[in-house]
Amino acid sequence: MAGIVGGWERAQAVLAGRYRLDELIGRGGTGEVWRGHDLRPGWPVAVKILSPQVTDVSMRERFAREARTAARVVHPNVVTVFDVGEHEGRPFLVMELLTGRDLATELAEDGPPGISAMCRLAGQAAVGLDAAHRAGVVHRDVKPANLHRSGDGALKVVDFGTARVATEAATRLTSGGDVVGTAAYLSPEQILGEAGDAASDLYALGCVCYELLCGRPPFVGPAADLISQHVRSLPEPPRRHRPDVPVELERLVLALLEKDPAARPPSGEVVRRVLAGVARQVAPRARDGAAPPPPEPEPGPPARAWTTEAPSTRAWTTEAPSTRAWTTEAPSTRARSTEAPSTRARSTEAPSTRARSTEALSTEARSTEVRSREVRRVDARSTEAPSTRAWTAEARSTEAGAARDWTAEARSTEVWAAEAWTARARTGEAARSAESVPGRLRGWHVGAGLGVLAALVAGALWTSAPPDPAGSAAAAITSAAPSATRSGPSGLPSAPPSPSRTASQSVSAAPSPAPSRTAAAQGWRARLLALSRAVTEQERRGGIDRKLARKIRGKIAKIAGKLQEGKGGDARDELRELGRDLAEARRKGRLASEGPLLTFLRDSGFALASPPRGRGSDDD
Ligand SMILES: Nc1ncnc2c1ncn2[C@@H]1O[C@H](COP(=O)(O)OP(=O)(O)OP(=O)(O)O)[C@@H](O)[C@H]1O
Repeated sequence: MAGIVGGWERAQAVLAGRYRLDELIGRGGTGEVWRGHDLRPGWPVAVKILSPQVTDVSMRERFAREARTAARVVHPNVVTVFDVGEHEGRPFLVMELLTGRDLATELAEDGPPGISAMCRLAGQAAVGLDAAHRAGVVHRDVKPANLHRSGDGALKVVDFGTARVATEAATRLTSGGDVVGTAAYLSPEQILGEAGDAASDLYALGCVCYELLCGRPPFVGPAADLISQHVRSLPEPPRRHRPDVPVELERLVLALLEKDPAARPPSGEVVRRVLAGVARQVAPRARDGAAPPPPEPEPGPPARAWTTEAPSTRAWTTEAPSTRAWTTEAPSTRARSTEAPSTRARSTEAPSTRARSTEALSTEARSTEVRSREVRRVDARSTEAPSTRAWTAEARSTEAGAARDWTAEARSTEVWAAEAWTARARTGEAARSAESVPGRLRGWHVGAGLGVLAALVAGALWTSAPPDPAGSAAAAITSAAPSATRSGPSGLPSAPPSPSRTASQSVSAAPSPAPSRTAAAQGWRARLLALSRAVTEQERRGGIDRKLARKIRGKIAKIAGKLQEGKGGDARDELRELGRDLAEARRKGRLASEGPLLTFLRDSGFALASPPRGRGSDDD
């Protein structure tokens, strides 16, 4: 077509006789985004077109998939795709033009927003993601750069280039071997090789929330460190970086950052509602273009509907082990949030809540003209964004209205939770049946992904494994699978441990049949993850020393890291050590003799044995 020369560098090109390319906005991994003009209705659009340099067929497919995937989600907080097409062999997609900044730019230029604005932004991202999840789409690359403001300030989720549709997982997860995502926002389960589901997006959202509050993501450092931290380290509570973060908000963020996907909030909609609840308590800061804030509400237990009235939500808040973990580690927080009876009374009993609401309302009534302008601005935005409108209405609601909302919320939370669980179960199924993980790892370049390396390493281990001690330990883990992922007919590869085994074999298992490399890759990922989940479950129920749980997670991360680096020998050593640690812990009573972890180990073929005399652990 005339006007399009060489590398699409020349402006004023027209695609499909309709879309004029006016100005290059930016370049991504596969495409260029242009500010353009749809000549037919005569309005501005954004056009994303495959870069001319990209000739790789899989990249072309990925590009086309982005268009299809994004088009499935229609929501005010998700960028709208208008059209897709192909021009001179290059696929393109036409979408709404977002003239605001993305959150990465906003953070870099303005620093962290006020609490109220943060809740508003994160709430919009949450509800946009929720819409995607309901449409069966998992974004898998949620980060500030992919949360973009439109001209009227509404936040939109963009860039579905690495998204996947849950029902397509089984057929699509066969081509690559890399981990998808950006290292600073990658969920532990993705790092351990799962394809990622709605809960993984919520983890990434938690990282974004943290960054919006603290000016930095929960974990920082080189990519390899980040990976390890996501799997094994607890994030520092945001209030340590920023004391004005309300306790409820901190709880939410830490719940989103739970290592165990099941312990995270059940859906983006639940997240939005909690954020709305927090925002109701916090008047917008002067920086947000509003009146100065009223006194910060005293820290207390989470809002009533979130904890007391919504059983399914309560499950991931009050019972989430790692949230409890750091609460225990921060005595001042604990004292104020869970132990102070007056605080508890204040937030669970109607009169004090009423008092606080009245205070908030009268503060609102006293607010300046600036505040009114802000409200009008929000109103204007909300015309186009029903969810924002709902949020704004909620923020203005009276006490009676709020109570009604809470009740409705409690009811619907259960429904959402159930849906989320069903969806998760479905996508988990798909992920399990997949052979490897597709895509690429941005910001963390590895030659081959976890799947490929794990397959090679596991393959090597199996061929050179038992009866050598290291091989036994490796076999122990590789044969260790939860019932859901077992592939054998009985699902129980266990056999009694050989009495002649040595100290390094304190955890032992029957030799596994030699599986294919693909099965091996699946086995490693699934089993490490399953082990990690069993530890979490054990922690939740008690019966495991917290330090030990952390140590096991650290080992799992190390093993995953070694596999990632292709260091099979080191991975075996780590496995052997892990076996010793578990046996020692059992002997010393740091691990209960009954419970999910022991059951998992037993069911999957582990047999714990005491180390022989004269050989102790580091702890002795
Ligand atoms: N609808 C849109 N309106 C305005 N700008 C957009 C729109 N979509 C994307 N952009 C901007 O265009 C640039 C390139 O976006 P793109 O999504 O291709 O890149 P990326 O996220 O950096 O890379 P990748 O495609 O590898 O994920 C970014 O600066 C992005 O903010």
